[in-house]
Amino acid sequence: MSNWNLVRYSRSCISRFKNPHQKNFFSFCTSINEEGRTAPVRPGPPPVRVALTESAGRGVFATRRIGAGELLHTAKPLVSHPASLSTLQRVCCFCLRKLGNRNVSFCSEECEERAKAFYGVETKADWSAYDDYCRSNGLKYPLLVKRFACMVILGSVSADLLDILQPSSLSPQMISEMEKGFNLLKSAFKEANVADEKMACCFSLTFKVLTKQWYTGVLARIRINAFRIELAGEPYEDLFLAAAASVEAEAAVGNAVYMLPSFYNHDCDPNAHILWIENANAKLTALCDVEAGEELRICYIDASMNHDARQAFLSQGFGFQCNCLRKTSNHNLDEGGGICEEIPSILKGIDVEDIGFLNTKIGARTVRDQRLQVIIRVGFQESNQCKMNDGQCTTVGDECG
Ligand SMILES: C[S@@+](CC[C@H](N)C(=O)[O-])C[C@H]1O[C@@H](n2cnc3c(N)ncnc32)[C@H](O)[C@@H]1O
Repeated sequence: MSNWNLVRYSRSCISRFKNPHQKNFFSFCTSINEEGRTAPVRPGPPPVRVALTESAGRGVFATRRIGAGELLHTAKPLVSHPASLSTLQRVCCFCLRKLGNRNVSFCSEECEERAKAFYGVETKADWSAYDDYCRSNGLKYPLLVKRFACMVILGSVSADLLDILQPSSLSPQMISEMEKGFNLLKSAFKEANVADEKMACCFSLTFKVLTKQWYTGVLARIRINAFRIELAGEPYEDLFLAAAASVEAEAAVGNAVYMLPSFYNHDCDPNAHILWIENANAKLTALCDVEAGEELRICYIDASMNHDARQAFLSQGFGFQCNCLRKTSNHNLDEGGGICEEIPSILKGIDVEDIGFLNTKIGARTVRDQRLQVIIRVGFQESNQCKMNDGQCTTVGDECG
């Protein structure tokens, strides 16, 4: 496929995504016009394009010189979901903004309105068996599929919306596990259908589209392309607390899949990163100066791990061996912080699904923040997942390895 085809391909996918609830793929900003009114302004196109790389499929390339720290583009989720069923009460059901102690489902009327893309069906069905299945197996991606299916049923998105994204390869065992989830999803919809006659025509159409093959295909894409979202909106002084919380695992507000961000390839020494300030709307920024034509890559994994651990994560979670230039643990990112050579041991207790969690959670932030990196190392050590300096590395700032 030529680069030209790919550019057209991604455009056609953007137009396919148009739906009443999420009007624009790239976000709009506003400005004050001469009469003093707020007017929507469409920013110029983002300085990136999707094209074929030599060895990593499609990738995102700079179309002009980009300065360090520059915003590349923003991205709204195609589908998002609170991190877990317990998080549901703590974050906005639509945008994942933290709700504080308010006993509400949405942070604003706008989110409530936008949630109509799925909410009517999501709240109608009895999800107890499906949710139990997710909880007991520690799965979060089926929650994204559930929401996506509700959007399809309501006609908010097309069932093939995610087809353009790269799927992970699935073993027969993984497929049969997923089939359990599919059957539970289907029976939840079937019961809701029986209970609500008004929904009957939507459901009967949907059952033809939402097949077992559809379910596994969507999950296969979500596995590779979903981001775990942690908000970076906390004030800097809270960073230590935030890092400690992230080691304890409940720091994420949710998971989401985006279109353009899904085309960013991985590099252990990335030149771009993705972050979330206050809700699930993502910002992609350049970490350093990037020349026109250069590929922009983000880090999928915890950048502070050593070479072998990085390779293990990438191979297990994403199915590739990284051939980036950062071969050893002592290159670049490791300056001053030291890298724990035993981190591979943490792989033992980690579900493959959690790999996405480690990448976005720690990856981008460790690269930029040495203090955070140190805390995360201490966190690993405290949870007995990693023995740094033979278990002596207990204070922040200790060198390791
Ligand atoms: C989120 S997708 C990135 C976009 C993808 N290249 C595509 O064509 O849609 C992740 C997949 O891209 C490929 N990939 C990403 N980074 C890579 C790298 N550094 N080396 C080789 N393959 C990579 C792997 O197949 C990985 O599973």
